[in-house]
Amino acid sequence: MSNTRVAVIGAAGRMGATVCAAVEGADDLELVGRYDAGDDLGDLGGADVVVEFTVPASSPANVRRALALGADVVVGTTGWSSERVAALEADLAGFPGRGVLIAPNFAIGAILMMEFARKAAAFYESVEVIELHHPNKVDAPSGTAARTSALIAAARTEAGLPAVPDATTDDPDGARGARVDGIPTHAVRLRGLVAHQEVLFGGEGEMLTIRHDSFDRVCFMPGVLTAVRRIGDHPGVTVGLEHYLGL
Ligand SMILES: NC(=O)C1=CN([C@@H]2O[C@H](COP(=O)(O)OP(=O)(O)OC[C@H]3O[C@@H](n4cnc5c(N)ncnc54)[C@H](O)[C@@H]3O)[C@@H](O)[C@H]2O)C=CC1
Ligand SMILES: O=C(O)C1=N[C@H](C(=O)O)C[C@H](O)C1
Repeated sequence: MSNTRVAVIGAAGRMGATVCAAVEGADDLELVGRYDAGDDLGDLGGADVVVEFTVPASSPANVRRALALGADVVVGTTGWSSERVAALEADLAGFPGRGVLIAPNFAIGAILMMEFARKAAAFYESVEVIELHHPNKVDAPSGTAARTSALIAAARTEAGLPAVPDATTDDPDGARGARVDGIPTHAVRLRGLVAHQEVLFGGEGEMLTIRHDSFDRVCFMPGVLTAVRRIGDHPGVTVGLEHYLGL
């Protein structure tokens, strides 16, 4: 069987460069193109699979370009709101058989953290999500935090839970953070960090903390390579690598 040809968009970035090295180190994959801002994407090297790690504003156009060239697309870039996903799903009707995976986080521990948080959500009156990242990150809250809060909110609604208790009436500077689907969601930016998240659940007399830490971007690579290898079996738009992992 021939190797899967892979092109990377955002190849000069922190994630893109790490993905290029991981693809080059895999015996069953061939790196056929590296593209970054300002590059002509051309035919994307004839890639079977395009991996996209750029910025939220550029990601949808890059995905559509890759689909038009006949590639499946593994997307790590954040900022894919439900409206963006719906527009992509409509577009994908024009590319039968093609697959797009949008994964807010490829680290196995982060995927499990979201799954555990979803399971815990129905059992606690209070919950807050705190994400902590390196200060070069351009978006807040992180894609992982936004998805975690959305999953928790959906689970709370399904369980019939009311809004989280919060007596705050005076908060002129937004000290209580953002609300994602009603869930308080906080972003910390600190030199020295990579990517970290805590989900705090509170009930009468107890607290459950679920925490994940990414210390090095290599932690995302097994997930990215799994996505590249399995995307051919997943036509259509999939949000979250958990759907490729049987979770
Ligand atoms: N899903 C996941 O597991 C992870 C997702 N991310 C996300 O990946 C994205 C990239 O993160 P980093 O690599 O840390 O950022 P970065 O800033 O280091 O890299 C982004 C790269 O994209 C390039 N770029 C910008 N616009 C472009 C365009 N139109 N075409 C081609 N290249 C373009 C930039 O020049 C830069 O080299 C962010 O959205 C981040 O949140 C980051 C880590 C893990
Ligand atoms: O920008 C980052 O670094 C990361 N971005 C993703 C996100 O926004 O959730 C994944 C991880 O947190 C690292």
